[in-house]
Order: sequence, then C-alpha cells, then structure tokens
Amino acid sequence: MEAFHVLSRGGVRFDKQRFKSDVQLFSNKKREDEEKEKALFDAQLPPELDFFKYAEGGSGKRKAAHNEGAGLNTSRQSEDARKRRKIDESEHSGNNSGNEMEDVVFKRPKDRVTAKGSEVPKPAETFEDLAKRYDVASRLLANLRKYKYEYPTGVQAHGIPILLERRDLAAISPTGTGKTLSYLLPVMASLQAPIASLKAAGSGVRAIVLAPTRELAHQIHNECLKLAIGRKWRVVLFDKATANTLREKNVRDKVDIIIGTPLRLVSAIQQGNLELNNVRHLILDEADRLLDNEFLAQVQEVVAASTYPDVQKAVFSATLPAGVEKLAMGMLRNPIRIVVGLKDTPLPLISQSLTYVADDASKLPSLLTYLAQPYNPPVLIFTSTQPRATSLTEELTLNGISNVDCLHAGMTKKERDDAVGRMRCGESWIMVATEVMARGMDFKGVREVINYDFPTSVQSYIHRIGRTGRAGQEGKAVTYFTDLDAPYLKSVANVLLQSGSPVADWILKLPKLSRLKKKQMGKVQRVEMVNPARKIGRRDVIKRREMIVASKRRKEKLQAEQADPHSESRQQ
Ligand SMILES: Nc1ncnc2c1ncn2[C@@H]1O[C@H](COP(=O)(O)OP(=O)(O)OP(=O)(O)O)[C@@H](O)[C@H]1O
Repeated sequence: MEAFHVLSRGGVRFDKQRFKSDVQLFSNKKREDEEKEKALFDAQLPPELDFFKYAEGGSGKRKAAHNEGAGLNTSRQSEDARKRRKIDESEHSGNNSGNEMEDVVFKRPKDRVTAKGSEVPKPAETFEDLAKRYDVASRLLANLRKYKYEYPTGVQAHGIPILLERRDLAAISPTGTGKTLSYLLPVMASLQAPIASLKAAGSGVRAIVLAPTRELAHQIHNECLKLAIGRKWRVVLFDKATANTLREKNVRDKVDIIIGTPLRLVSAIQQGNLELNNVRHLILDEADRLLDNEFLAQVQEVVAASTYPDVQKAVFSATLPAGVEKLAMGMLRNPIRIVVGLKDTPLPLISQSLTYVADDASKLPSLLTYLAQPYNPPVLIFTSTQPRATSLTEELTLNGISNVDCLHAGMTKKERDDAVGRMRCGESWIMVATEVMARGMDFKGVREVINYDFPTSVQSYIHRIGRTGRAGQEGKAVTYFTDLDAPYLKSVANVLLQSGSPVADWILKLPKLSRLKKKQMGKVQRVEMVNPARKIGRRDVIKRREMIVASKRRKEKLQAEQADPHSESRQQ
C-alpha cells in the first residue's frame, strides 16, 4: 500500500464537532456564494438549457460569470452560445439522414431532448407511467423508490421506453444525468426474473454491460445490485476471481448479467470459459472510449460472440465524436438516437474557469494558494501521468494538506479499491487522479474539479469536469493552462462558452485548431516531478510527514490536558 495513503491522513479522523468553526466557514462561504450568484444571475439561463432543474437539490441557475466588466463579455457570449446551439441543432439534423428516419423533437419544460429514428416511443414522465405501459416488475420499482429515485431524468424518460420496446439505442446525455439506470432498469425489466426461476430463458448469461475501467464496472455492478434487491439475480462483476468461478459451465449457465471490461471478457471467451450465445442485451457504457483504438478490436470480438438472434444493443456516453458515432451506429440495428441537452456540452450547473499559470513549475504554488482558501471538499485533481499524480500527492502531503489520496492505474487493485472506498465514505478530502477517474465515476459529493494538467482532448475535458455537478448538484471546475497548452485553449474555451461559462475575449480571438494540431493536444511533455526544485527524496518526505503527525498529536494531547487538568494522562 502506498505509504502516503496512510500518512496523508495521519491516522486522524476529522472531528466535525471539534472543528465546528472550520465546517461553518465552508458552509457560510457556500451560502454567501449562492446568494451572490442568485442576485447576479437570476433569470439569465436560457430555458432550453435548464434541463436538469427538476432534479432534487438543483437550483438550475447558472453559476459563476462574476467577471462582467473584467474583459469578459457575457451578454455577447450568451448570444454566441445561442448561435452555436442553432448550428449544433442543424448539425444534429444533418446526421443519419437516411430516408427511413423521421425526426422527433420532444420539448418538455424540464429538459431538452432530441430523438431521431423511426417510430420513436413516447417518453415516460414518471416511473409509474413506465409500469403502466410496460411489464416492469413491481420489485424493481420498489427498489427505485427505496433509493429515492422519484422521477426519471431526461435520458431515462426517453431511453427506458426505447429499450423496453426492444429497439437499439444510441444515447448521448451529459455527465451525471443518470445514464446507468437508463439501461439497467430496462435490461432487468426485460429479463423479467432471475434465470434460475424462468423456464424459457435458455442457459448462459443474458445481458452484458461493458465499461472501460474496472472502477466503473464495479460502480455499475453496485447500481445493479441495488435494483436486484429482493430477488436472486446473479449479477457478476467480471474480474479475475469471478472469471475463475465461472470456468465451471454449470455455474456460468445460471448467470443473469455480467458487467466487465472488454479485455477480461475477451480472454475468457478465447479460453472457452465464456459463451455469449444467450446474450439478449449488450450495453456499451462510455461508448466513445470503448470504440477507440485501444478497445475497438476487443469490443468487436464481444459483439461478434453475441450471436443470439436480435440481440439488443445500446451505446451510452456524454460525448460521441462524429467518427465514433458513425462506427457505433453501424453496430446498431434500426437505432434510435437521443441527445439530451447539447451534444458534447457539459451541464450549465458546472461553473468552469481557465487559469493561466505560465509554466509547469508555477502550478504547484498556484494550487497551494488555492487550497489555502476555503474550498469545498472533496476535490478531485487531474494530472496527465501516473508519476505526476503520485508526485503531486506527495507534495500536497508535504505541504501539510491532510486527507490527500491518489488513484491511478499503476496502483494495485487493493490500493485502487481502498482509495475509491475512502473517497466514497468522505475520508479523503482531496483525490489526485489520472484519466482513469475521468469517466463515469460517480462521487455525489465532488464539488470541485481541478485540471492540474490540461486535458488531453475536448472529450477528456468534458468527462473530467463531469465528476462534479452530478445528479442536479452544482459544481466548479478550474483548469490550469501554461504557455505550452495555449495552442489548445480555444477548443476547451468553446466548451465553456457553449455551456454558459464566461471566457476572456482574447481566448476567443485565438486561431482555430487544425485537425493535426488537435491530435497533438494530449502530447504536451511534462516532467515527472511536479516540483522539480524539491531536493529531498521520498523517504525524507515520509519521515517529515510522520514528524508533522506526531507533533500534531502532541499538541492535541496538550490541549486536551489543559482543558481537563484532572485527566488520566496528566496524573500518570
Ligand atoms: N432518477 C433519478 N433520480 C435521482 N437521482 C438519480 C436518478 N438517476 C440517477 N440518479 C443519480 O445521479 C447520479 C449520476 O448518475 P449516473 O452515474 O448514472 O450518471 P451518468 O449519466 O452515467 O454519468 P457519466 O456520464 O459521468 O457516466 C448517480 O448518483 C445516481 O444515483
């Protein structure tokens, strides 16, 4: 286990009672900010963008944009954003213009969903509406209520009926808008009951969900287990251990749903330890990532192995670049395509900003200054490489910031699981991570995302900042850029503009990126150590940290003794 995981917490739990004043500081700051923003920006959000307003806790009001008169032209930008929306809409209607397709645009007061395809089913306003129209087991609905899922989100209202009518689907919906449930619920409703209790269900796994990372597969598995409560569904997270168990044919024949990453599934198929000929539903979550060069061949192998007649396929993502979308559409049969909000645009609930930091060496001081102010934990910080994630975690720890964690693919399974667990239970205040955390991971409480290293693509930017502003909550995203990142700034700035965050005029005047240049976006070379000036080695850092923790403990003990002079420790 990485020493810093333990040391960064110093073995001390955060005592909310004791640090009441600090806690109040955070909440007061948040309240003040909210009031300021409410006064400033009431009624500024165009209604068609406000599609998540209904979600619990979401005010639906646009954040930030405090910078009017400081080189930021917000009203012009809103106008620009409106124009871009128009262009975007016409781009949408230009895609897939086959004759058999008819365009259907649903406009609900709460969200804006564009659906394209033949005979698009009516959206479901409520879960009860779904139950009335389709055969959805009452147990599934009871489980939804149990987890306080009262109303379907936009992607659920539109996507669930499509999947329940056994149509193929491509769904593009912003991060944190509930895509997971929009495929899990219809898949489980269509499977009706666990395979063991059905006569005509055949033998072998009946549904596969593919995800690009083990962490995301794990999270989807947990969501699926919530829906499975009360019935003996066999839902398997396909990892090394379960793959071994499923080598027994009579065991794997009784599995309902498998959730996993492509590589592991493909190796089981190739070894003859998994058959997909009974798979009736195949879901690709984070489809654009699964269809990129790294995963494409494996995904195609899974698709080819799913030989059940009329297997239903569906792809989901918050981003689907045109080329990948074409590939995805080619895999689907008479599909319906839905877009919630604007394609490749984050929710307006996330207030985004770009911060100039000159060069790499200036980032750490900027981050430390930022973290010296009250901030909203937990905060997620993205770096471009594993060594930089480790190095930044060490630097923060060394600078006396407690409860810092690290997550990247170079860590062991246990280390990664532990790090995610600590983040989920609120033990970590700051998580430094690589791209592995950028997609799909749902930590409801994340209020701030910091792109310490500039994202590798526009998609990477959208997914990274999408770790905040989830389920109707507001969020904040800060992106550092250096002189080396400047050529790529405009692409990210366009995303800010489109989702209603302010952008300085000079950035908008930067030249548009050529295709070739765009490809180089993720290739900026950065040193491994985030603080090249550091003279001491890692062991010294650990030693220093131990000293800090010990001195903290001594101070606490002294304070406790002063508060209670008759305490036991004093008498000894
Ligand atoms: N109908 C609902 N009502 C309330 N909360 C919901 C509902 N549907 C989903 N959620 C919550 O919203 C959060 C985001 O959902 P989910 O992770 O499925 O988003 P996503 O669209 O898949 O995001 P990403 O693109 O980042 O993968 C989760 O915490 C989930 O529990």
